[in-house]
Amino acid sequence: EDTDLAGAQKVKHNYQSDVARLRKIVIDSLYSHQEIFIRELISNANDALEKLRLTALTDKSVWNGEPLNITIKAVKDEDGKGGRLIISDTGIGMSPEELTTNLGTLAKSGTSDFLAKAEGQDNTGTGNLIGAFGLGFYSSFLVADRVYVASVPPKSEKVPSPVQYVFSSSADDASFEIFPDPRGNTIGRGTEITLHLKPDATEYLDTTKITELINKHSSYSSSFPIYLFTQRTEDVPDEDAVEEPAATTPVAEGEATESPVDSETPQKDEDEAIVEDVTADEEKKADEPAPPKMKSVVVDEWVQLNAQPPLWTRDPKNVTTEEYEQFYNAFFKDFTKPLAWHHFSGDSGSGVSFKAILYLPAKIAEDYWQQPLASKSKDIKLMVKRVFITSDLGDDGLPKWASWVKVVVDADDLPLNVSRETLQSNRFLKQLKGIIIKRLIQTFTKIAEEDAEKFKEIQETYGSIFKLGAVEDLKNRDKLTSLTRFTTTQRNETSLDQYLENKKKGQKQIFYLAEMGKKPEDLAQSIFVEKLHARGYEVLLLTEPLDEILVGNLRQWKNIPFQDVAKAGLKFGDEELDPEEEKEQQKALTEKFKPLLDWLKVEAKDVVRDVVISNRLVKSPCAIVAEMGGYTANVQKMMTASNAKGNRGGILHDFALKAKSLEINPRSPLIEGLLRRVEDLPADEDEKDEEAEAELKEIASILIDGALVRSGFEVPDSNRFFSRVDRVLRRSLGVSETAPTDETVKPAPPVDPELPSEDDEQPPVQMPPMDEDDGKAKVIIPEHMKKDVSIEMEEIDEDGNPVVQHDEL
Ligand SMILES: Nc1ncnc2c1ncn2[C@@H]1O[C@H](COP(=O)(O)OP(=O)(O)OP(=O)(O)O)[C@@H](O)[C@H]1O
Repeated sequence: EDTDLAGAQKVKHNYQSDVARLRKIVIDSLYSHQEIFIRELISNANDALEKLRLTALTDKSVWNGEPLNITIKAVKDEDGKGGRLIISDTGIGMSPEELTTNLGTLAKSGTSDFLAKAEGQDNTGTGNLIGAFGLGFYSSFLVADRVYVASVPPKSEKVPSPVQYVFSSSADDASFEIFPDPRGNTIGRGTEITLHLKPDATEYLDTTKITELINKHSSYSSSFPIYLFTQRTEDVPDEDAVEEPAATTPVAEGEATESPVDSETPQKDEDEAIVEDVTADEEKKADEPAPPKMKSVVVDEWVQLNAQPPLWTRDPKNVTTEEYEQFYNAFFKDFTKPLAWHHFSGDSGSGVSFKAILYLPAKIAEDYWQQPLASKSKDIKLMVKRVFITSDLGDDGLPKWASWVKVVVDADDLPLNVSRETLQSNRFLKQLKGIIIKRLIQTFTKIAEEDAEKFKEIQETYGSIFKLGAVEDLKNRDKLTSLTRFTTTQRNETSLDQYLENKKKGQKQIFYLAEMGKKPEDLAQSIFVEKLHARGYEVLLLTEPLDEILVGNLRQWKNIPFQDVAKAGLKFGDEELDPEEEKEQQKALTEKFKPLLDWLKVEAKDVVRDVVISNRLVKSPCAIVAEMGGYTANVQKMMTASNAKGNRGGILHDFALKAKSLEINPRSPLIEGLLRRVEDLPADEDEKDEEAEAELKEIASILIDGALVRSGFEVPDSNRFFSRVDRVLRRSLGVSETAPTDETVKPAPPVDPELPSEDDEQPPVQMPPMDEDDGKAKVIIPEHMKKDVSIEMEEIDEDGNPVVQHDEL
């Protein structure tokens, strides 16, 4: 072909730098995944066919109903060594400009970032790479030294006689060429990709191999028929041979001029019909007299590889798990295993019946969580009578929480020529959203009820989604809330219903403690839960960003309000069970501690509004509790973070900041001791013991600051806090509180601007000690880091290659 094309007017282009990088990554790192090229090319061909059909809805001139298909043909070189693989489609094709931009540049945003990441990963992330990023056309270079793409767009009113152009590039060129195809318009319409296979990729000339690959990766990639050119030898009686129309067709020269021939069953579906009259030559032969004996003939056949009806139209009983997974991979171009799926059919109520499969991907795309509220559903593939129509549901898209779901819906009773525009006003589309959401929630609920193991996996990926959904989707709030799970002081993965089943007699609140980003087990140590936990009450530990938002939105579950245990208003609920005794006790305590309470109110007036006897503490001496309208430590942290720049809030903010109380634990010896000391202070102004009072004030301020810290707040001035602690320590050690520390230091030597000269001897680099010298290099990891860090090393030879060979990935 090279020589054929030598005379053509070739225009040389450089690849956009991102393309060069992507090609390099593909070639370098996917070596052991060579075979994916076929899946990528078939997927592109399918897209091109879909585009043509969609264009034809508005511009009839581009297609008059002749067959739409994908064909694959392997052609061995005469020397039997190498060969070409030719993949063609009768789709939308490309103009020379499109060949240049589509194949020479990368349009995707974020590609550069992605490439940088992939390059940095040093080939280890390539499993990811395949899934996360359609490698598309460039995967051709995994198997081909040189690739030709001949393409011609459809005839249209605008371009009545389009010219067939060729894109040509070799695997290690930094450039590609574009030129008019010297063979003329051999394709008619569409694209023909010719791969000159590398010496190590000739296995792809084997039709059995290709069939196997298509079955594995691509049997669901295309709703259009995929035909493979095959030849088989058949022994036929010579007299029969004359009647056998498909037999003895010579292998045509110049594969580009061939059209696929359907020698098998005639197709019923006009879209899928492959027709070409092949009989002319054979019929002539049939007229020739033939000797009546057997002879071997080579039979050419175009065999359809994806003859199965589309998966969604089949009876779920007869579809295997593997088939569902393969379909998902091919159809949604996500090459990870889906977590679960639901195959259903139904009636929209507006007279449209449909079949659908809904899939839960194993992973939500990373960018979803960056801006969940800006996400749009893009994987609802709407088909009409098996023909892809759109995946853009416009304003009828799903709620944001569910925008990641992947669904194929095939409606039978919509007109095939519905355009996207008329669809927008179609009732079915409006109903579709509701149908999908309903089925989606059903799918989750069913798993929650029937498959605990699976639901654990679901929680990992979708736990936060349920919470987001319960906040966003009022209509489905209860169902989605039922799917949420929380860690509590007593167990993991607890639903709110399970929590309520475990509530104690009289308990009229759902207790929770929230601190974003903290580990549940650390949160469980909080002083706010100590008494609840000690008494056997369960407390939800909310550590995820969405938890507190959800609870704030729900306010109650099954008519039981949520109660932040770090806030005022906490009631165990059994107070009424022994009201008299409790009240008496509280009264007596308040009486007893009144001097301390009064004294502390003055001492703590800058931090809190009130000092009270606590009913929530067991071991700790005191705590800072937010009042109803006040900020908890968690909220205060978030406020501080978001207020860092502006100075919003004003009076309300100040109010909320100070809306706290200091609660003291009357059973703590420390508090008892403090009470005694306060009581001992001489009441009379004249007898005032300044020193004793100052000392007590200091203790009080340490206590208050300590309470702040224990309760998750920040200490206003940590320097002051620690110098107080210092003084108290000195006192307890019997050291003078006022004795100054010797602060004299040795001053630095005089200025010396001279730089060290090159031949100054450098101190030898200290090598870390080795346990036993086995001659091998080691990395010493400090003891305290060993649990966090592990390093594996591989031996390399002088050329830098690993001594022990392992898989590329
Ligand atoms: N067989 C084809 N017919 C028409 N256009 C094609 C064909 N193959 C590729 N193209 C065009 O070239 C572009 C680039 O193809 P490539 O496979 O690199 O990426 P993609 O298909 O857009 O993305 P991805 O493979 O990630 O889905 C396509 O978007 C399409 O416009």
